[in-house]
Amino acid sequence: MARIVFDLDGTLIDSAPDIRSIANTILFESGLEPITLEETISFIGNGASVFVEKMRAARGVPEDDHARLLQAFQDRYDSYFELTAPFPNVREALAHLRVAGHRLGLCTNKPMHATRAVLSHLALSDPWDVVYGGDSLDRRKPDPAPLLAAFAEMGNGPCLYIGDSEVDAETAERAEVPFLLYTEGYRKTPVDQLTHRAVFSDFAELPELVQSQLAVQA
Ligand SMILES: O=C(O)COP(=O)(O)O
Ligand SMILES: [Mg+2]
Repeated sequence: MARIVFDLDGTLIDSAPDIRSIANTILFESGLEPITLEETISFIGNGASVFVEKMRAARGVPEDDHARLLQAFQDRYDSYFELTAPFPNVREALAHLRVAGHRLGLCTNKPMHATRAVLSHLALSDPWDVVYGGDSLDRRKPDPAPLLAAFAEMGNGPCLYIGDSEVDAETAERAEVPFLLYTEGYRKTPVDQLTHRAVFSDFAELPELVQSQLAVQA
């Protein structure tokens, strides 16, 4: 049995439309132009504070306003889910891996309160042995600390990390664990420029891919 840890935004769930709504609500309140979905996606990956920093920079908001805007963002982060959904076949793949006896974990840069809220809203709270958010430790991805802590809590067995972004590829590399790259998320860099063990574009492929990876590692 393996320990399999997943990233959340852009990997298991397509949350960018709701994150964009939060951003645009805040920008509107400040009399500023909205951001596009493409901009939103390019700002996601390093947690809430970096998202707000990039959003500010895109609309010329001074640094002095950072704390206020971050607070406004955080205040809404656990109640905007209407546009968020799991990527196709995610539920089935998680259920399949669980039934096969693997232990499953989450390691996201999304703050814990927002992570718990969206998992609960999507009825995805159950499969996890362990959940690490962007504020669970004082370091977050691409620092390997939260990923390593998640694996450590999950006991023994081969490890796999599954994510969608540059941040995830770097985290896996620094943690020295095999990385499976989901290609339909929020990545900006071409696949061949990211360190990975394998790629997949549909969660329906994942259970078999996990089996073949574990056979290679055995
Ligand atoms: O909160 C973010 O910026 C990204 O979250 P993720 O680590 O689940 O992709
Ligand atoms: Mg991600």
